[in-house]
Amino acid sequence: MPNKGRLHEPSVELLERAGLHVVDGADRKLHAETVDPDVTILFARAADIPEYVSDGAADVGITGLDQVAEARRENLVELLDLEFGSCKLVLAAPEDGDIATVGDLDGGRVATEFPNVTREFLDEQGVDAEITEVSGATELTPHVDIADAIVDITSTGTTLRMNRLSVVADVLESSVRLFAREDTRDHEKVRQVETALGSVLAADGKRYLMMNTPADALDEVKEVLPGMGGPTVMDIAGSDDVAVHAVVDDSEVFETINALKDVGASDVLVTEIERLVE
Ligand SMILES: Nc1ncnc2c1ncn2[C@@H]1O[C@H](COP(=O)(O)OP(=O)(O)OP(=O)(O)O)[C@@H](O)[C@H]1O
Ligand SMILES: O=P(O)(O)OC[C@H]1O[C@H](OP(=O)(O)OP(=O)(O)O)[C@H](O)[C@@H]1O
Ligand SMILES: [Mg+2]
Repeated sequence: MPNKGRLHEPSVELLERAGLHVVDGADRKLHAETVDPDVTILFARAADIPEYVSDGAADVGITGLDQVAEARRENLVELLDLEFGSCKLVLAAPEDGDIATVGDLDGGRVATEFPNVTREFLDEQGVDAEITEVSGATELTPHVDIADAIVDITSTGTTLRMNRLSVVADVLESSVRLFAREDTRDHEKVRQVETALGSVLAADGKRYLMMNTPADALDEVKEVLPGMGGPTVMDIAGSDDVAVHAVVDDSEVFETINALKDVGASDVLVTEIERLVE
């Protein structure tokens, strides 16, 4: 997983939430054990991670799809979209310049940290342009006569705007992915890591509802509860009421509680769900 930069913290946090705790991690340590003796973490540059997995130095990897696409390793397979680090690779050019469409770049020069993705995009578009590889601050290059346009990452759009560049075309939508090699994707341990990380994603935006309800109102309560299979119903010792538990989308909690109260439910508790293993 990424050793620094914007992807490091959220990657570590996801692993922690998934219960795969790092046990001997420390700042600047590039190798760590986890609570599972069979799972060791290697911390590497986001751009190097696809190669580490492809070449067998690691069995699964966590990094941006943009990096996986740039690495062009055919033995890599995506297991999960981890839904953070969302950004876009775009072709951008000076706001007040001559390049308004991809075709306008024919015969011109593009600077990028992503030469392979850029080459593939230009080929698909039937555009012949010279690609100059840079390793950062790409947004400067059209203003110092190194390039006519760039292919670079944007998320908020601030960097493009501050450097008077505007988007000419979208090249690739990216977010962080969990990926493996063709020959490791079915290993039991890889599956377990996939299940653990997937369970955190599955719980995102879900709430656990617990309530009491008179037994004769149970059918109406069940009708009100949306989503995921039937609710769990339990007897309450010494009472005619039953306890009902259900998983509900966060966006539906407000309406659902109002409807539950209307049909006779009481003592409704709403809690967060840490993980949901389906
Ligand atoms: N502005 C952004 N918004 C969202 N995701 C981004 C952004 N910039 C980069 N990313 C994602 O993070 C990945 C890593 O970016 P990068 O390698 O530039 O690391 P960094 O966070 O800039 O740290 P450093 O370059 O210092 O290692 C990119 O490949 C991309 O997937
Ligand atoms: O659309 P925005 O929100 O402005 O983000 C886009 C910027 O973010 C990244 O740079 P980063 O901050 O990672 O710096 P770097 O060049 O050192 O990698 C990317 O290379 C863009 O320059
Ligand atoms: Mg960066």
